[in-house]
Amino acid sequence: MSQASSPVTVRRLLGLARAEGRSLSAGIFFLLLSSGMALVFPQALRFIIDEALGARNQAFIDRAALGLIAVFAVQAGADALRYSFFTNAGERIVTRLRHDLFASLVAQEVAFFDEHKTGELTSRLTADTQVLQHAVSNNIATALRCGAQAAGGLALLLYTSPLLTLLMLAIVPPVVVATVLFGRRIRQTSRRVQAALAEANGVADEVLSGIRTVRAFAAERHEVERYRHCLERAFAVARERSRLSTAYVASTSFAGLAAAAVVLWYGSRLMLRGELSMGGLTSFLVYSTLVSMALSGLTDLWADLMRASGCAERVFEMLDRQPSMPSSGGERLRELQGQVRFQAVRFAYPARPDVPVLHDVDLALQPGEVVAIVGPSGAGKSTIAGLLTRMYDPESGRVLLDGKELRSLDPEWLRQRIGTVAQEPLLFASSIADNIRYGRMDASDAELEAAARAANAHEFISRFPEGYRTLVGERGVQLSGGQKQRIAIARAVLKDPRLLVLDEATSALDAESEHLVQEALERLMKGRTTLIIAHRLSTVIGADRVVVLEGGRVVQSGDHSTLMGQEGLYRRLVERQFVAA
Ligand SMILES: Nc1ncnc2c1ncn2[C@@H]1O[C@H](COP(=O)(O)OP(=O)(O)OP(=O)(O)O)[C@@H](O)[C@H]1O
Repeated sequence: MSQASSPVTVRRLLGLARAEGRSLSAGIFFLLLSSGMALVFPQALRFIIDEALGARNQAFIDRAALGLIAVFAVQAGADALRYSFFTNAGERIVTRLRHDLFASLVAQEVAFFDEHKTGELTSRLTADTQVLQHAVSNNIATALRCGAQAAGGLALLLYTSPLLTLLMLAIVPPVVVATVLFGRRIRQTSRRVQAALAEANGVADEVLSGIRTVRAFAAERHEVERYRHCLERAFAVARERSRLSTAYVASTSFAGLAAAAVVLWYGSRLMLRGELSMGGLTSFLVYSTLVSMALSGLTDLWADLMRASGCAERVFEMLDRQPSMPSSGGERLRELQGQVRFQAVRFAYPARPDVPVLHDVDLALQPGEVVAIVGPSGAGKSTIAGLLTRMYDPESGRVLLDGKELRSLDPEWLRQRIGTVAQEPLLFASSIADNIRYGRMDASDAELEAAARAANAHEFISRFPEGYRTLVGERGVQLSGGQKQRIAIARAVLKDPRLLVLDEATSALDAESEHLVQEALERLMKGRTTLIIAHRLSTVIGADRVVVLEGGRVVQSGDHSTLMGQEGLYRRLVERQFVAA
């Protein structure tokens, strides 16, 4: 983090506030009003002491008291309105910020998510933006109020006694030095606190979403310990930050109070010499307390703003991050035949750039052809599927669709034309209907049902009392494996893609469910170019062609019977793996 980045961040923080200019201006108006009222009080005090008490005038006292009550009433009303305008603006700012940040997050390339834990990212959405909200709303309000009070107070002080005022202002230079010194360190520690909190959040998120595995391994205590460890680390840094803030605030507020003591001392001497009235000294003291309180409020805020600016750096970094793969833009083909070619494709995952996963892979799928990929675990089968759906781009070589390189096509258009059914399909925690509609958001109810029928899902869905409105639970936990697969197939049917990428489930379903899934898949594949990561003998036998992958290389290719006639990996795989299927 460079030192130079700090003013930019503060400016951007204020820039966020600018969007709520109207509310904030209204807030500022009421703020100035209430600050002005606060400055009236010492004048009233001076009046009561010097005029009313001096003249022993009861009516003066009554009038002064009534006037004060009126002033306080206006001040309280203005304060309430100020608070309401500023907090509303703050809420709106943070809402917009969260929205923009989320939009930026979901636009990032898939490789980005290989390297970031979701819990850490959600922590930026919630914890970091919360700190910012405070900074840009209430803090600005308080800063302005303190600033206005300090300025007004100073003007009145100067009017009452220029000499005393200069005496008081002697505290300013040391406070400025402390501000610069502490500010930078507070900002840096704040960034570390938020990072540590995000890490803790990452652990919590991982454990809660994987609670079944944790339970199965009776690892609750271990996980709680892991979380506690992260929290302890966050706490240690937070304590450091709080020590810094405390030292800063304590030293600056001491400076303010010491200045008031000096003013009292010198002012009393002036009064003894008859150069200042009793009321004058009293109001001067009240003003100087007001001013020093306002100044210490400002330093307090500076500490807060530095804290927020530490968070802001993290948020803005994310907000500004340009995905390495755009999510839209590019060519859209008028008509899609569905011919796929991989030409000398080499690939390594960005998270592990030194480990090549695919070496010079050549592969072709003719329109309507069903090609099965087989190979030992880790051979790179899913990686090929990932490249075809353009989750990643090849390091070298090309992936072509109807002769056009995938990179040149509009990713949004492309993904609308590719259907995928994953090994363990992920459903969202909403209704079955919503989950199927994920295939095509504008599908009618009739189309939805037709898709479910084609996927052999309609029957089990109808048996639920809530039918299509049945909620499936987080990630679809309330459905069986076979049911989830059929919902995923219905999604793909609804999408009606030219190209299909299927990852056959390895876990065995019972015979009936297996049959229903299989039948639905066959119906789905009809007339579409299909790449299928095969785990079943029936699939490879039914495929037009089988491609055998080993260590990221295509080692054999041909139909089942041809490959069975050859000495090679395929025959060994079939004998070893598919025999039981
Ligand atoms: N997101 C990722 N980041 C880094 N490396 C990865 C990632 N996904 C997979 N790999 C690595 O790439 C290699 C190929 O993985 P891939 O998932 O393509 O294999 P596969 O043939 O589909 O295996 P399986 O049959 O077990 O699913 C493996 O060595 C794996 O460790």
